[in-house]
Amino acid sequence: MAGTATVNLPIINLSSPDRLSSANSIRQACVEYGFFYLVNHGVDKDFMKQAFEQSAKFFSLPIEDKIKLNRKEYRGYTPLYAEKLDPSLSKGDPKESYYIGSLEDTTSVRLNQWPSDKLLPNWKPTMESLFWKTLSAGKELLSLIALSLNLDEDYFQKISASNKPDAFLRLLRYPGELGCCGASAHSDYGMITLLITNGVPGLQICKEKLKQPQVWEDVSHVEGAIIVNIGDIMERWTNCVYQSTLHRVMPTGKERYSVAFYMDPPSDCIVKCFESCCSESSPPRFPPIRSADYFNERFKLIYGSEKDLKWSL
Ligand SMILES: O=C(O)CCC(=O)C(=O)O
Ligand SMILES: [Fe+2]
Repeated sequence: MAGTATVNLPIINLSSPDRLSSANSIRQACVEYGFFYLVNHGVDKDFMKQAFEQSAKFFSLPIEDKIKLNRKEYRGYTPLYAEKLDPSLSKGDPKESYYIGSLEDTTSVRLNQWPSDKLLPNWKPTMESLFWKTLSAGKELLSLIALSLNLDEDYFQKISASNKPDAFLRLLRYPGELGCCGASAHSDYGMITLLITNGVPGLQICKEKLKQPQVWEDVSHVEGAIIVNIGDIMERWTNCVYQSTLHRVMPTGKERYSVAFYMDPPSDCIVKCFESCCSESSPPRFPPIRSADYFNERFKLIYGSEKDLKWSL
């Protein structure tokens, strides 16, 4: 975008045999940017293209068909302007989305909504496959993140945050209309987000969220790479050693598609600052909190009601 600098995010190779060196690079990236590119992650480019084709098929259905799959139990279709990522704005974001909940546990699987196979043949298997592929990359990445924090490699697995994460796949479409932000400024709430885009620019980050005026930088597209970012609960867990960076999607006049895969700890997980991130000079900044309580507070703010909470109270 004119006048905006492009940030030079680090690239992490998920398949590198030198795991310690990857973990060190992840640490640097998370301390400095809270964002990085992930390559050799197992989700190949042709498959990404197919997934975007299927996603476009859904969003181009007549609104009557989409509304039939309106979001229930946090799964399904969310129309344009229905969500405000920045609660201080008066109007919702110009984007539409579709949420698919975790395919790993049967309760979640039953709650998912799908367009009929007759309406969109091959849609469900494509999205299921996308879910599994991204989940598998996310799990592998969490073991490197654990290593980067001087925790056991299987730390997140042991607390069921990576073997049974509360994972959501979300398909997004930004019509691209000029004027307002496709996704207003926000940080993600969870552990990590894996983001795949169709290459249309627009994503920006603001590295220092407390500094005024805010400085925004463009995140450029790296063909085939997944963009990873740290979420607020990971920031809290790491006692702010890792940053959950403010980001937004600016309109460019072009239609844009993306897929965000959010990985959160399970609802009963107690998130307490890691000892490896605390010291005498840097004591824990947050008290322990149950993951579900934390997310419910956050979701009340964006959707403005209790009926849309992720977990019932
Ligand atoms: O679409 C994008 O590039 C970013 C989406 C995003 O930040 C989000 O859904 O949390
Ligand atoms: Fe985000």
